[in-house]
Amino acid sequence: METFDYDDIQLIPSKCIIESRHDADTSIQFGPRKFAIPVVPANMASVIDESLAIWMAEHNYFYVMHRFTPEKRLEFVHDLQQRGLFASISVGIKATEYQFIDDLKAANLEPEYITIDVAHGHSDYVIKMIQYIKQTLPSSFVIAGNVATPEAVRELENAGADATKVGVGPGKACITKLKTGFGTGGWQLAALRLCSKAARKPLIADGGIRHNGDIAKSVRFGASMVMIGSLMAGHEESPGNMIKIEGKTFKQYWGSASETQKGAYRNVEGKQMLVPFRGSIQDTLDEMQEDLQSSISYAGGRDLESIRKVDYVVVKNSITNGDD
Ligand SMILES: NC(=O)C1=CN([C@@H]2O[C@H](COP(=O)(O)OP(=O)(O)OC[C@H]3O[C@@H](n4cnc5c(N)ncnc54)[C@H](OP(=O)(O)O)[C@@H]3O)[C@@H](O)[C@H]2O)C=CC1
Ligand SMILES: Nc1nc2c(ncn2[C@@H]2O[C@H](COP(=O)(O)O)[C@@H](O)[C@H]2O)c(=O)[nH]1
Repeated sequence: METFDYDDIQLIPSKCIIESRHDADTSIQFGPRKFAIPVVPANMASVIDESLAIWMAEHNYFYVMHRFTPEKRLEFVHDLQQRGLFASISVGIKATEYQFIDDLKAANLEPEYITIDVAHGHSDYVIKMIQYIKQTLPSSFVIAGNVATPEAVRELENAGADATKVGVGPGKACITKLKTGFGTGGWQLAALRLCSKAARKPLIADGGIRHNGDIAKSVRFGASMVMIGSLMAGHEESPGNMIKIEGKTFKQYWGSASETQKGAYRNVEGKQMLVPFRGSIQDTLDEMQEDLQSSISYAGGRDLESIRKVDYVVVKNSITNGDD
C-alpha cells in the first residue's frame, strides 16, 4: 500500500483558464446546503461554542456543534431554527443519546445535520445509532465517524449514513497513535485516498491539516469537506482561554478525549496545548478562501471539481525544505 501524508505531496499545475483568482468558485454543496468553502471547524469544545456556531451559520459556513454540553442541545436546535438558520449538532452512542433523539422528535425538531462523533466509528453501536436517527428523524443529514478504512466507509454508508468522516489519530491534540498503536497518523492523506475509492457518498477529511494548501490536497484525494481543529482554534471567537507568555499571546486547545475535557484521567487519548493567537476567525476563513481560489487556478479550472482531477507527485517529507 502506498502511504503518504500532506507534507509528502505536491499537486501539479495545469494551464490557467481564469482571468483572476476572484473568478474561482470555492463553494460546495454538502447535504441540503451550499457553503462558501469546504471547511468546517472541528466539533470540539476548544474550537466551537454556541455563539461561533450561530456566526458560522449566518455567514454561510458549515459548522458542527460539539456534544459536550448535552443539556443545551435541544434549546440550541430550537434557537437556530427559530432564527431561520440551519442546526448542526453532534451526538454520541450511549443510551442517553437515544433519549435525546426521542426528545428532538417529541419537540418536533429535526436538525438539518447530525454528526455521530465517536473515536472508533467502525462499530455496530454506531450503525445502530445511524439507523435509529434515520428512522426517527428522517430528514436529518447524518454524518458518521470517525473511520480509517474503506470497509468502515462502506458499512456506515450501507447503514444509512449520508456522509462519513475519515481520520483516526492524525489530530494535533491527539495521542491515540502513541497510546494505542492504531490510526492514520502519518498517512492520513493516503487513508483518505483509500476511503474515497470505496465511498459512494461525501467524505469529510478530519485531522492533520497544518497549512491552507492541505485543504486543496484533501479535496484532490476525495474530501467534500475538511474538518480542522488546531488551525481553527486560537481566534478571538474560540472558546479557549487566552494566555500571555513572554509577550506572546496564545489560546488553549484541548482534545475531546483529554483529561481537560473528560474531567478525569480515564481512557485519555488527547492532550491540552497552546496555539498562537490568530485574531479574528473571519480573517482566517477569508485567507483559506483566497488560497483555495489560487489552488483552483493552479488546477486549471473554475471550481473545486477541477482540483479532484489534477496529477500529483510524492516528494517524501521534502516540500517544506526543512523550513517550519
Ligand atoms: N478522531 C480521532 O482520532 C479521535 C477522536 N476522539 C474524540 O474524543 C471524544 C471522546 O472519545 P472517547 O472518550 O474515546 O470515546 P467516546 O466518548 O466517543 O465513546 C464512545 C463509546 O464507544 C465505546 N468504545 C469502545 N471502544 C472504544 C474506543 N476504542 N474508543 C472510544 N470509544 C470506544 C465507549 O465505551 P468506553 O468509554 O466504556 O470504552 C463509549 O461507550 C470524541 O469526540 C471523539 O471524536 C478521541 C480519540 C480519537
Ligand atoms: N486522538 C484524538 N483525536 C482528537 C481528540 N480531540 C479531537 N480529535 C480529533 O482531532 C481533529 C482535529 O485535528 P487537528 O489536527 O485539525 O487539530 C478533530 O476533528 C478530531 O477528529 C482527542 O482528544 N484525541
